[in-house]
Amino acid sequence: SLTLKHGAHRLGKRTDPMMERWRNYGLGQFIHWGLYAIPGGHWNGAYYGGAAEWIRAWKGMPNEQYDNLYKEFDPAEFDPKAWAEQAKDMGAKYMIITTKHHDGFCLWPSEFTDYDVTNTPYGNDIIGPLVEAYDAVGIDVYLYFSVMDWNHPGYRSKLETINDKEAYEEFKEFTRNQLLELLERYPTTKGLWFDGTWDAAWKEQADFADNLATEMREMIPGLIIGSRFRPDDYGNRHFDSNGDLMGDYEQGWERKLPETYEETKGNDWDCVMTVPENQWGYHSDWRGHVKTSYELIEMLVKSVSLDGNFVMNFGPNGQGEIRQEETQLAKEIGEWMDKNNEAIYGCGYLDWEKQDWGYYTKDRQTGKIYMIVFNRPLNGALKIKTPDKVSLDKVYSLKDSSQSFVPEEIHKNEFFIHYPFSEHIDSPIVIVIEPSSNEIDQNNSYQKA
Ligand SMILES: Cc1ccc([C@@H]2N[C@@H](C)[C@@H](O)[C@H]2O)cc1
Repeated sequence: SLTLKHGAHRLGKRTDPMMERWRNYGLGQFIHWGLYAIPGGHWNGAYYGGAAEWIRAWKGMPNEQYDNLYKEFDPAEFDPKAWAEQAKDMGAKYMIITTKHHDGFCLWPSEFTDYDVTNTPYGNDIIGPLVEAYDAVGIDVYLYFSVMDWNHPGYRSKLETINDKEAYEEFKEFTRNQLLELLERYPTTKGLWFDGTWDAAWKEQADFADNLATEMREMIPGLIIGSRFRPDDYGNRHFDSNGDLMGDYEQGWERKLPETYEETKGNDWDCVMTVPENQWGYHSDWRGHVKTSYELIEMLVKSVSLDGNFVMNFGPNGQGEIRQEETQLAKEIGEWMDKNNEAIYGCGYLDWEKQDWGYYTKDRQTGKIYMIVFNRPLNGALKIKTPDKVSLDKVYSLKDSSQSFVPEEIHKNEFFIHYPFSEHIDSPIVIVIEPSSNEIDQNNSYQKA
């Protein structure tokens, strides 16, 4: 393997308490909010078909007009407590908020630029009240930060001339200043979610980024930073030139999910997911497929079943309101989570063979196994294949533990659980398999033998 100065600094998962807490979250909330919420995907009566937070890149909206939107930013309905309550009721355990998206507009009062909330009619810090409100309800806050910054004169996508290099040095200092400023202003931040780090210019900054990551972790010990922040000696991100994960978890799953455990390479990871096909910021006219709560719950369960977390995106509008569609989804997901979160929080991958009816999760603490059934078989027979020496003598319905099941053995290590799908059930059901004591003895005896 290559000797790298700025490759992965750790092999395997982080095992400290802050990372343990992270991997047990299950469900998170992404919030994309900024000036792009004001046009909301339209300008001069024209519809913008791209992602609403990228409207500045659209020729239908001149940059100068976009860059003056800050003069209209005055979200009278912004209510961080209401947002936090809603996220709590949905069952989110962490929240990721855009402090600065690609447009460079800062939702906090930054010492290092005038392009921030203090120079808008609204005038106040947005990030601080959000951090406070979410901390107050026990939801951990992570700060999204885009390195790419279309507003800063020193930003470059690539470094070709001496001028580029000089300008970029200023940009790097500005970036470092803003990141340290964020950690200083919001010390309860549990981690940073970086975006906009694909540029060639940034990929040359292995040394700078590595030192900056070290500096940020010195400011907040245990700070969680994903695989999208720094490039290695050869400009590779996510995985270094030896194929080892950089950062504390894999951040590649944006609007997509792994199909198998192998695809996760056994790393920690989270999936960040839009409700429409591809809208992060507020778009007033969602076209195409909008995911239902059933689909989002299945993505959540699938993520947890493969040792990941699932982060659902919200895009508040220009007035600071959470749109009705997202409110409805939060309510429906929350209703399912109220009854079933035992199969989500603190749960992860179980190495039993995946079955068509849905997903297994396993509680990392108790060893309890959950069968989360999305695709009920017409004959009601849920097939289970177990490893050797596993007994299924305590199987019951999560919603009513008095409803127990005696699996029918149809083969060695192969069973049917006959579930009475007679009553109309419109949401995924969860069956619990408790590890029996003799199983533990068996394991021990197995080891003794
Ligand atoms: C090609 C591309 C660039 C940036 C993105 C940003 N990452 C997401 C998390 C959003 O912030 C989106 O604007 C998406 C696609």
